[in-house]
Amino acid sequence: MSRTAMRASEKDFENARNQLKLLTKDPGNEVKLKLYALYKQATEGPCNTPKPSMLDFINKAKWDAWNALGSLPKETARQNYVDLVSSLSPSSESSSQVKPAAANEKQPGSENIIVTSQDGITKIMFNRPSKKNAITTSMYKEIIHALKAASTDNSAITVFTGNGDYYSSGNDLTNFTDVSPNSIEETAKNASILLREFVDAFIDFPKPLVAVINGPAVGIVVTLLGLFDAVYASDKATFHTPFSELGQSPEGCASYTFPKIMGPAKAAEMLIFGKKLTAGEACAQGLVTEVFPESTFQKEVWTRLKTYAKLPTNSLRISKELIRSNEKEKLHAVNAEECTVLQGRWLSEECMNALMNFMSRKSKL
Ligand SMILES: CCCCCC/C=C/C(=O)SCCNC(=O)CCNC(=O)[C@H](O)C(C)(C)COP(=O)(O)OP(=O)(O)OC[C@H]1O[C@@H](n2cnc3c(N)ncnc32)[C@H](O)[C@@H]1OP(=O)(O)O
Repeated sequence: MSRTAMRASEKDFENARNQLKLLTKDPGNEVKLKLYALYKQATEGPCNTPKPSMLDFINKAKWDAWNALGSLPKETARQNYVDLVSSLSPSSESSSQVKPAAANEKQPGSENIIVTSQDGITKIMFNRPSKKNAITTSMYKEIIHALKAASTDNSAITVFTGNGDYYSSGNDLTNFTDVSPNSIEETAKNASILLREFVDAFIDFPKPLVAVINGPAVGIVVTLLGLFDAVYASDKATFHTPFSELGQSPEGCASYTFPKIMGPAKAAEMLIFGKKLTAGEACAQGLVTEVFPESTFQKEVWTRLKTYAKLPTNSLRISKELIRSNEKEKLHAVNAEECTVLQGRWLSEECMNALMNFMSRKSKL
């Protein structure tokens, strides 16, 4: 590189730093990590500080990102930094910006959960396809709110489904990583309280609850299925509960419902060993009501649900009540116990290692 080009690059670097301050949209943690790493590499060279402790999530993620740049020359890091900032500038921001809601468009929340009501059906849709519909803390709260509203609206049945290729990849693993070391215990406690309230909302839901599983399902969205009244799956759906791999333990009352549904041996394969089931296997084990070919899935399922939603609503409720009411007390007790156990798991080294593995996979630059 010529001296002129290098000088120009230094100036660009300075401009890029200023441009970054003008960004109107948060570029997200992953990009911020890349920017951090490139800045450090450009100004200080290869990573030269001791590795932070495993519990120091944020500094550890920053260190990992910087360290991953190895011996990348300062000039290249500077150029990469300039290129990255320029890709985030307002002109390239516009295409991904969410349109502001019109004044009369009632759309509270993040739009990561979309609730609609039509033909006697309230549909609650996971709408975060770029993250495989992973569930953030605010999405848990929105779902609790949506279930409370659906329990008293005019619809006959309530349906969960996902937008995009996944039903949902379960808990957003970054829910636990943006935490400072001295608030880990409090975060785990709050998450446990939120989880308990979330699962309680499913246990107590008074109308038929249906899952339309449009693609792979992971973690909590699988365990909850034991609390649903019908589960329809596309033949491209899979069912995966990798709790041991994550240093965690089952929730959603699955430690009770799964052995009842499929027997203890099959439940253990899923919940302890993390065996992923195909839709056909999940149907054979009683977790799924029926599997449809992907090509006709949406049409067949929604036609059927519209027919079911025309049935007398009180009768639907009363029949559900008869089927489920004997179990409610037990389910609440199981939920409480699972949340207590999970709270402890989230503080364990096994769980922290698993979260760090996920984060470092993400921050490979
Ligand atoms: C109040 C707290 C309650 C807690 C309740 C306890 C709940 C427990 C669970 O649900 S355990 C299950 C947790 N989920 C996972 O372990 C899945 C993690 N994700 C993956 O393994 C993979 O992403 C995948 C198999 C789902 C999809 O793989 P692939 O097709 O290769 O896509 P990407 O990995 O590139 O994913 C695209 C994009 O989405 C991000 N993402 C996907 N899933 C999650 C997730 N669960 N949490 C956070 N982010 C997720 C992924 O990182 C990519 O993001 P990027 O484009 O890199 O920014």
